[in-house]
Amino acid sequence: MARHLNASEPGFEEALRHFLDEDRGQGEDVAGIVAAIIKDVRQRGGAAVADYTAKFDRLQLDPSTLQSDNVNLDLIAAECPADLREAIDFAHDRIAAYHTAQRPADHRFTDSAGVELGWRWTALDSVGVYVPGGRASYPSSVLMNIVPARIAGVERIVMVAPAPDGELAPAVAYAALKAGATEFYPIGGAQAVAALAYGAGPIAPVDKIVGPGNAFVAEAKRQVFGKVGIDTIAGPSEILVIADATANPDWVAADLLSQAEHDPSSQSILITLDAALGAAVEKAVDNQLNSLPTGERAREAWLAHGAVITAPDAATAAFAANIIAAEHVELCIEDPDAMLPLIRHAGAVFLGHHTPEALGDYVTGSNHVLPTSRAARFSSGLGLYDFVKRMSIQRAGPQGLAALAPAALRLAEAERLPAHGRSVSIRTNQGG
Ligand SMILES: NC(=O)c1ccc[n+]([C@@H]2O[C@H](COP(=O)([O-])OP(=O)(O)OC[C@H]3O[C@@H](n4cnc5c(N)ncnc54)[C@H](O)[C@@H]3O)[C@@H](O)[C@H]2O)c1
Ligand SMILES: N[C@H](CO)Cc1c[nH]c[nH+]1
Ligand SMILES: [Zn+2]
Repeated sequence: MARHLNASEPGFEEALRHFLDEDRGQGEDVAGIVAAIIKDVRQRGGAAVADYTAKFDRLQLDPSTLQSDNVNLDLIAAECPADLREAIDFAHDRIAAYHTAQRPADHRFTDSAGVELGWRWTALDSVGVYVPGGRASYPSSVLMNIVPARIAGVERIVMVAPAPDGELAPAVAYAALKAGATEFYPIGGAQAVAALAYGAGPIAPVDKIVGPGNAFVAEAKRQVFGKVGIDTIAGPSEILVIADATANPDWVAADLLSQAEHDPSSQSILITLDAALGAAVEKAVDNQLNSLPTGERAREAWLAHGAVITAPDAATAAFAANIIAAEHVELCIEDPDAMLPLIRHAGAVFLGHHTPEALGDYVTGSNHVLPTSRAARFSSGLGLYDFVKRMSIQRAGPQGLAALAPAALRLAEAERLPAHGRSVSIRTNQGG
């Protein structure tokens, strides 16, 4: 049975934090395993990546090319059925439109001291995009990763995706070509992240690694951060549904299971404003699990990391939601717009009864690569912003230099950095 918590009871916040802190790594020393893989890839390069790919994905690769004759993107893409291509094209165009709207503008202005100021956005040179592929295949994640990178103007887009047993889904191959990957390697897990960060075999290191993955991938990105940039910790999927008596229990149950089916480590939480609804949703979850082809891992996730929280009112529900800081938050309530301002920490919010989270996974156009494990407290989902960075710009001119010099000289003196002061005074003859 999923965990039960009551927000009206004393000790609720502590119990909730305790639940959220529980290990979702299924008893493995994920950090230790990942550290060993990264170390080995740094030492042995392509040979180590090929060895781990043989071990975890049962695919033999040539260590010097990290390719296999059996995984040819063009040939595999040709097998993608026409109706699926159409769906991918549809999603591609909506994702492109959403992310084009995110393009930030350069800005220049002159302040009252006569100093010209501003900033300019420039694209990253190279990115590695991780497309998960262990338990399911994710053509949608190909689009979510690559489309914003391409729109931002990134020239080198290196896609990695595991191909277990040499199987790569035709839709993944088609989406990679459609979106514009410039390199592709059929590798996954921590070894792929290490190869992107440090280089291995034919792969030259990239500047930033983005994309979702399981606990090993998320931990590997965390460990290589600093050598390269990363987007966020986008690990096993999560959903939080806040529902009131106007919600349909079958719909809510379906939404909870839509994320539980990703991974036994996934997290599904219901905050209900109506106790009867909570009971009905739990019953519906049990019924739906019996007929779900992915029911085994969804059940494992629901039993280990599922919770039903009863809350007395919207403010208390929002208080709990902001502690949970879930990847996805659905507001299945009568007036979601009234509650939206109270939700401060979430990767993505879905408003009303007719916006199942799965629409955002595929086709609303917003990005589905989103922070998990409470990272929504301090980071956002993937966007065009991840593929650009901001440079500040300033020009003083004689008038601006004269206006700023006295304070700059005084600060240089206080910091005991006389060369700093001289670089100013040499232009103004103001001493220092
Ligand atoms: N947060 C997001 O934005 C988002 C989006 C899409 C998917 N996801 C998540 O992505 C994940 C996909 O997971 P997946 O497993 O299907 O594919 P994956 O590609 O993330 O992981 C597969 C790889 O994991 C590695 N691995 C598996 N078991 C291992 C072990 N015991 N030791 C070392 N390495 C091991 C292997 O190298 C394998 O290639 C799911 O958790 C899903 O919820 C998250
Ligand atoms: N829900 C996932 C993000 O947690 C994204 C996804 C892709 N395909 C289906 N779902
Ligand atoms: Zn999903």
